[in-house]
Amino acid sequence: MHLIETRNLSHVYRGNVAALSGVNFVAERASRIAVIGANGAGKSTLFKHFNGLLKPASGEVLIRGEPITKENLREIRKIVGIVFQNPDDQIFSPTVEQDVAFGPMNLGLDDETVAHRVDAALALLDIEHLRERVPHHLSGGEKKRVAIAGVIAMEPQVLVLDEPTAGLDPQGVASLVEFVNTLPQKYGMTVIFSTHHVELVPEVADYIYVMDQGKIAAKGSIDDIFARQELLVRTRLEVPTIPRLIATLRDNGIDVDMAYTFDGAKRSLLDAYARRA
Ligand SMILES: Nc1ncnc2c1ncn2[C@@H]1O[C@H](COP(=O)(O)OP(=O)(O)OP(=O)(O)O)[C@@H](O)[C@H]1O
Repeated sequence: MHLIETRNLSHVYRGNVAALSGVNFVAERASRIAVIGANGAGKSTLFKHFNGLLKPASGEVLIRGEPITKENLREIRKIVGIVFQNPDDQIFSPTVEQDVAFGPMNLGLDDETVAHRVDAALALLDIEHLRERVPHHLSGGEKKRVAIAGVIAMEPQVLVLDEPTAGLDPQGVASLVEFVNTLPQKYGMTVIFSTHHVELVPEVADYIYVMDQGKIAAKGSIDDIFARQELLVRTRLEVPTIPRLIATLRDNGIDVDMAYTFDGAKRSLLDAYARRA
């Protein structure tokens, strides 16, 4: 049984906009999944099906093997937490602390548990210093952290992040990467995220879905996807610098192992150099 599964999922918006067609997607426990695709490829639409915000035109969405129904919707939303692209859509309380408490309070938890969850979420996102601030006066990156903390405080099994790196400064991106990487190991959480920062994907994902015009154009490991540079170009995505550079070196007859991350490339280049010596 998969944690999340979509079977032949299609979605049509009003005005006959076919946003998803025949999407088969699977997420397992404690995995890190990147969904990449150009603007309008259908990433946000897919995510909104994971907790019943949208209803399929056809096909099914199963959470832990169960189809989403009116009756289990509340339970599903405890399992799958989504952070949307625009944090303003998700932040509405007078203080950060109250905002982060909103979700767990709605789950009907007692005050002590809520306070404990809020403290833990603020610490995890490193925003304890913002506790008393007015959310609407925060910077874009700070708001994003507050929105993520609000969802984390509900302790979902799956954290879905739509474009979490958009608008973050380099330090913000680095700490988000570190944060996402702790969730599966430390809490057994599954993280599913979309991004246009294709460079980042090898640092944060074990598995990739490439979407194009409402369909899954490809899926596979980092090696499977980034070895297919023509696929990335065809789906209007960027080919990350590291594999592009290494592919060029190999095309020029240099015996260097393929790599996708900074550390991987460093190892490959040092090994290649040592072999020459
Ligand atoms: N509420 C809506 N009504 C009608 N069409 C919509 C609506 N929301 C999205 N669409 C359309 O559905 C398609 C998929 O949009 P979606 O937002 O899922 O793409 P995306 O991959 O998340 O894009 P981006 O990278 O720009 O965020 C697009 O053609 C979009 O115009």
